[in-house]
Amino acid sequence: MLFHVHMEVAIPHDLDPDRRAELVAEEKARALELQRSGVWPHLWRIVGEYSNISVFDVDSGDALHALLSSLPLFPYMRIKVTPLAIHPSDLKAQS
Ligand SMILES: O=C(O)C[C@H]1C=CC(=O)O1
Repeated sequence: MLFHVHMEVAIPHDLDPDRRAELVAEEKARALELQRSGVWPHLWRIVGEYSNISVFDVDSGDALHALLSSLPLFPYMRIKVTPLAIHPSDLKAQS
């Protein structure tokens, strides 16, 4: 199943800078790992924002929730998930 996910990051300004750098590095490592595994096929920065638009390819909403809540920056994210279905006019859906 494909899910469109909007993640907005809001790390508190008073978080220790070393802890912040550690979390961001851990988040990057996890994001790269998940992209390489194929479950995170799209990751785009939204211009001018500390947020991203992503597409995840996972088995279920439960699997997506487990994955998202495992992200190191999860406690500092506002996340909006939209499940995707095949559009009948999508060229790829034509036979
Ligand atoms: O920077 C972000 O958008 C948040 C998060 C998503 C991937 C990553 O490396 O960090």
